[in-house]
Amino acid sequence: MVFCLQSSLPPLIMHVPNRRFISVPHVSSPPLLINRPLRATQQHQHLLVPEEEQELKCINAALIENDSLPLGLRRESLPRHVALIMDGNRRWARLRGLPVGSGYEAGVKSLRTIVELCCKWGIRVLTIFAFSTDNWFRPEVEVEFLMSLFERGLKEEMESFLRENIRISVIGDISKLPKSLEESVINLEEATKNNSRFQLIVAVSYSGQYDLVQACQRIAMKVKDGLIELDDVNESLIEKELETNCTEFPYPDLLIRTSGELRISNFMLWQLAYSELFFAQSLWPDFGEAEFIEALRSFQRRRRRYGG
Ligand SMILES: CC(C)=CCC/C(C)=C/CC/C(C)=C/COP(=O)(O)OP(=O)(O)O
Repeated sequence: MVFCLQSSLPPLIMHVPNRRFISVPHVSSPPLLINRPLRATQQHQHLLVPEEEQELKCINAALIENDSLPLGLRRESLPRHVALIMDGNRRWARLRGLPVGSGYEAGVKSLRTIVELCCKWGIRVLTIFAFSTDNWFRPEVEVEFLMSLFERGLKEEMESFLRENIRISVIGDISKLPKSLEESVINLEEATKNNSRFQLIVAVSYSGQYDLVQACQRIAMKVKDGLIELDDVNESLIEKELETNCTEFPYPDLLIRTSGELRISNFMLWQLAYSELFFAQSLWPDFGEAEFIEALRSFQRRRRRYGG
């Protein structure tokens, strides 16, 4: 960032709330400490040539936008869509000699933290792998516990979803869920469908293969009914039939998996085609703000090439 201030001006040091200092070089007299970037514009704009004034305005706008972001994160290159495999809840509980359910309950706390941070920092979509089609094979008591945890969790948060302008969408075969949970899901999706600040997509009874199969079935049905031709089947049609058609941003920019496992485990197989992957060592209940920042910083250091 280079400014060419005319004449001999006091050095301009912009102090932004997250304690970064941006100094404007080649000026002599005592530094002028300015608390907010906007004040820098107001005080100095008469000293700038128009192009410099414009540039200062842009930089100030970016600084104000970045206000709520931790040091080192840039808003313009944050992921819009983050996908999460929240692994390691049971191991977390066992390591502490606690019942498995405590691990899942601790996992819900981590989830709340990450949802709050996404809202605060302007990440638009978070998809969580809450329950895979394979998780039905877990011990019955564990499955029942998880189902009641989902129902309780979603109901308890209903008010905050509405207050915070959060949209909830669920992907997966919800017909397999207990009836009361299925109804809660339908109600929650309906009640929040016009919310636009942030979208939480909960994948339950979901797998990437399930999603592709249901998309193929819907497409095959349309061909059979004569609504489309075989030649109409292409990437964009498949995208429209996948369950992630509930979001404006179906392709996660970043996938985070916790607990040190290096697998995709049948998550969003189509949608993760060009996602950046981040594997955290922490077990999911230990994954908090610091770990999330580390994942986002790693993401911001990547150069995405999409095969090009
Ligand atoms: C309300 C709501 C949507 C809550 C989400 C609750 C939550 C944290 C679900 C995770 C479920 C799950 C099957 C995780 C997989 O790892 P594991 O915990 O089985 O871990 P392990 O690898 O240690 O066995």
